[in-house]
Amino acid sequence: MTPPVESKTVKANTVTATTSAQSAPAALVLEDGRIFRGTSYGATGTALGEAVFATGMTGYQETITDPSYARQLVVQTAPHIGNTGVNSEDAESRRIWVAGYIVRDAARRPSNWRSERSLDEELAEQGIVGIQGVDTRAITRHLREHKTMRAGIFSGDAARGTDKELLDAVLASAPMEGSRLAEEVSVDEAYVVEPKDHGWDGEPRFSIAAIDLGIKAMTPVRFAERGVRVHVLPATATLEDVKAVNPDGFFMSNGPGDPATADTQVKLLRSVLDEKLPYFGICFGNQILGRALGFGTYKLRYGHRGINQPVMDRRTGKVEITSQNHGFAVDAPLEGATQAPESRYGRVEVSHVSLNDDVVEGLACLDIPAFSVQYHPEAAAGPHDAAYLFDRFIDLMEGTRDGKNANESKDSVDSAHPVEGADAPKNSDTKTEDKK
Ligand SMILES: NC(=O)CC[C@H](N)C(=O)O
Repeated sequence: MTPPVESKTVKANTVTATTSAQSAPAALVLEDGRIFRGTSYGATGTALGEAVFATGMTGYQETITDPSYARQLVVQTAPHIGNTGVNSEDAESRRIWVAGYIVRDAARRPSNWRSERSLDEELAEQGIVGIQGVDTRAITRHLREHKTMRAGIFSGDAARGTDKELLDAVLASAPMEGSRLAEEVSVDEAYVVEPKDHGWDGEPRFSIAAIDLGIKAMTPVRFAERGVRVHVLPATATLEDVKAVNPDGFFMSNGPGDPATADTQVKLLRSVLDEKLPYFGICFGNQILGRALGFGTYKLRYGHRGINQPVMDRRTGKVEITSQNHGFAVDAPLEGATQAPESRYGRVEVSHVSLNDDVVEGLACLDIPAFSVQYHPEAAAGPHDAAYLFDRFIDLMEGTRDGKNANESKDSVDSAHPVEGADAPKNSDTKTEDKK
């Protein structure tokens, strides 16, 4: 499903030429001077951005069309990419958003009953510069050890410069820290996703306002399937725009860029929380809730990107395998209920935590009806373990409609009973990720 909105100019994409020429020489140049040489894939030209790796074995079409990847050069750790081609159903937005694409072996021809065209053709048509034939394991290990960094893919004529010229172009590009990108990928006009178009038989049970900060198409669909009408609003929406659709709940989506730049959205969320509207946030929406509650955010060493990321729901002790794509995280204390000194929203606890590195993966407010997760329960691509979160939000709206805070009636983390044998999350001091 693709939102009914035409492409608009994208300042984040740095493509300079768009001719497909598979055998043209290409180079991936990292900010620290390391260079990997291969051949072109998709469009030829120059692509500048942050080099990051994604560990999904499947779902490349969903990955490249996820707006949260804007201004990033994505390295796929899966060695064969493009085997199932590209179709009209799996795109998560109206276009490809990765700024550049890095693969080891590109499929020579796609083979799948749903395939409509090759990934190479699609990349070329949309002007996305890629590189193939590079050692993606070596690139991934390098980024893991030296942190994600700025990089450039140069192919065709653009690859003819000296190493120094190419590196200078990389060093002149903008870093991800401090980048404000959500407004660039968001829609210009509001639109509505109706339950009846997604298998719901009957009147909508609730309606919500969902701020598109780079929303993935499956997110409103997951609400609609459950009988929730979704008013998707642009990233620049105001409290008046939200109130105008008379919502039962408020949602903020995933999105690209540094959450420290999202002041407009933090302000909007605070004003919505003041109205006592139930809130659910995904990914960027989790970071914005963290900031609205008075916590900071920081850049991870190399982030979490893939569809095999283990997370513990600390209320139930259950572990879920999740889909993730984030390079920043909320800096909140892991243990117990806390309240940042300047917060007017009461207590909050870390509801979900990454089992790989103890990064905060979810927040639950205890005194207001609001919660959020850092990962992707819409599962496109990815496992469906976290689908219960959409139901949790519906419960919260139901509880609020019934005049009580549904969050209050649930056990807090302190009184949760983790499943036997599951490791308790470690203290945040043991984080392997660097803080800003
Ligand atoms: N998928 C997202 O919403 C990512 C949020 C933010 N841009 C980050 O990198 O952490």
